[in-house]
Order: sequence, then C-alpha cells, then structure tokens
Amino acid sequence: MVGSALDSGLRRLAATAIGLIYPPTCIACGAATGQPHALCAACWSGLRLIERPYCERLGTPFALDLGVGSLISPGALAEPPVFGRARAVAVYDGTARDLVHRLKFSDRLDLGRTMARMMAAAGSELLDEADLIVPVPLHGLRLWRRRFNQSALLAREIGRQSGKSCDLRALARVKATRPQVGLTRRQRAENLQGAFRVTDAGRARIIGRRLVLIDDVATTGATGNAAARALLRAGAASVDLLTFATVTRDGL
Ligand SMILES: O=P(O)(O)OC[C@H]1O[C@H](OP(=O)(O)OP(=O)(O)O)[C@H](O)[C@@H]1O
Repeated sequence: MVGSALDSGLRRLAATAIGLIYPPTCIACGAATGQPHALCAACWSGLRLIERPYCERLGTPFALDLGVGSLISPGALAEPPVFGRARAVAVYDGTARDLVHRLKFSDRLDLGRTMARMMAAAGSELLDEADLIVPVPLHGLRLWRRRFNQSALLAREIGRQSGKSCDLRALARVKATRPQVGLTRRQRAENLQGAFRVTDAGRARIIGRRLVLIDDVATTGATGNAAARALLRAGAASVDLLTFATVTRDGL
C-alpha cells in the first residue's frame, strides 16, 4: 500500500520534471498546450468531428438534422457497402488530415494513442458488439518501406483501450496495390480487387465472429469493401469499419 503510493508519487514527480524540461505541445502543430497528448485550441477548431445525424451505414454526416430516426444516405442506398456500418472520428480535412499524414508519413507513431482513443469513442457502438478487431494489412513491400502499419498500430491501441482482442494476422494483403491517392473511384475499386486474403490460421479465428476492421482513412470505401469481402467470404459473421477520418464527398 505504502509502496504503491510511493510509486505513484514518484511517477507524478517524474512527469512534472519531464513537463518542466519538455513542456507539452500540440500533437498536430507543435504549439504549447496545457496537457500532453492533446490538441491546441486552434487545431481543435480545425477538426470536424462527426456526430449524429449521420448515415447509419456509411457514418457520413448529414448537413441538416431533419429530426427523424435513423437515416441512410442516398450514396449508401445507391451503392450499399460490403461492410455493415462505417464510423469515423472526423471529416478528412484540416487537422484530421494533418494527423493522419503525420502518423503515416512523418513516423509520428506517438499520435497513435490519442487517435486510437478518439476512434474507440467514435466506434463504441461497433466495438461493444464486436468479437474481434482486425486492421487493414499493408503488403510486405509497403510495410518494409514504411517500417510500420499505421492501421495495425491504431488497432492494437483500440484493442487495449476497449478491452477487445485484436488479430494482426487474420487478414493478409496479397497484392502490392498502388497507393489510392490520385485514382478515381472506379480505379480505386479495381486497384483493390483480389488484394486481401484471410490466412489459413486466421480463418478459424474469424469464422462466425463479428469483426471491426480498422483503417486510418476511408475515401471511397474501396479498401474497406475489399477487405470486408475477403473476411465475409471466409466466414466472418459481420464486418464493420472504423477509421480515424472519412471523406464525405459523394457519400463515401
Ligand atoms: O477508401 P479508399 O478509397 O480505398 O481509400 C482509403 C485507403 O487509401 C489509403 O491507403 P493506400 O492504399 O493509398 O496506401 P497508404 O497506406 O500507403 O496510404 C488509406 O490508408 C486507406 O487504406
């Protein structure tokens, strides 16, 4: 008892000392903040958080609250996604885009914890009903170049925070796809055709289970659809998609 009080007192003292030497800074822009692992006021205001009313399938926000119950967007009705439901923390612009780019292209792995905390909150409905969390895998070549998979990093942290198991090896990316950036909606879907395969060992772990697929961004949903298709074909009971950010243009 005395030992643990001493331990936590020492930890607080160490945190204060570190805070004096390295004052906390905004995770997005580097300006001074009051709290570590947080955003400054300007970056907060540049984050378009997604709240209801949103499309219950795609998780994309509606401009107007019509005061009616659950709604499905025209985009989801015209072209229903393969995954069941998608949810995201924020619209993919401003601060959300900065955070995704910093995490992925500037090796800011430290952002993963804060981004995952926000994702666990935005996706709490999906996570509550899920049996297993599965990240969108990178192809071996991309993984070798980047040295880490941002989605696996987020998935592991969301698993830790939500208490749900996370399986990093159930799904494999068997095709070295081109980056989606710069491709049209149709090219994105074609690029991802046959890109994912459930591993032999993973099959037994996903059969009959409700999965939450994790990715950093959903733009057209082509990646989410292709990964969900592979998981459902291999016997998953359901697949929902949780990302940090989503593009709202033409309804995902
Ligand atoms: O919803 P979509 O239209 O499929 O776009 C979203 C996907 O695009 C990006 O991946 P990309 O394959 O470009 O590779 P990256 O991880 O190197 O960015 C991103 O990480 C998503 O996986």
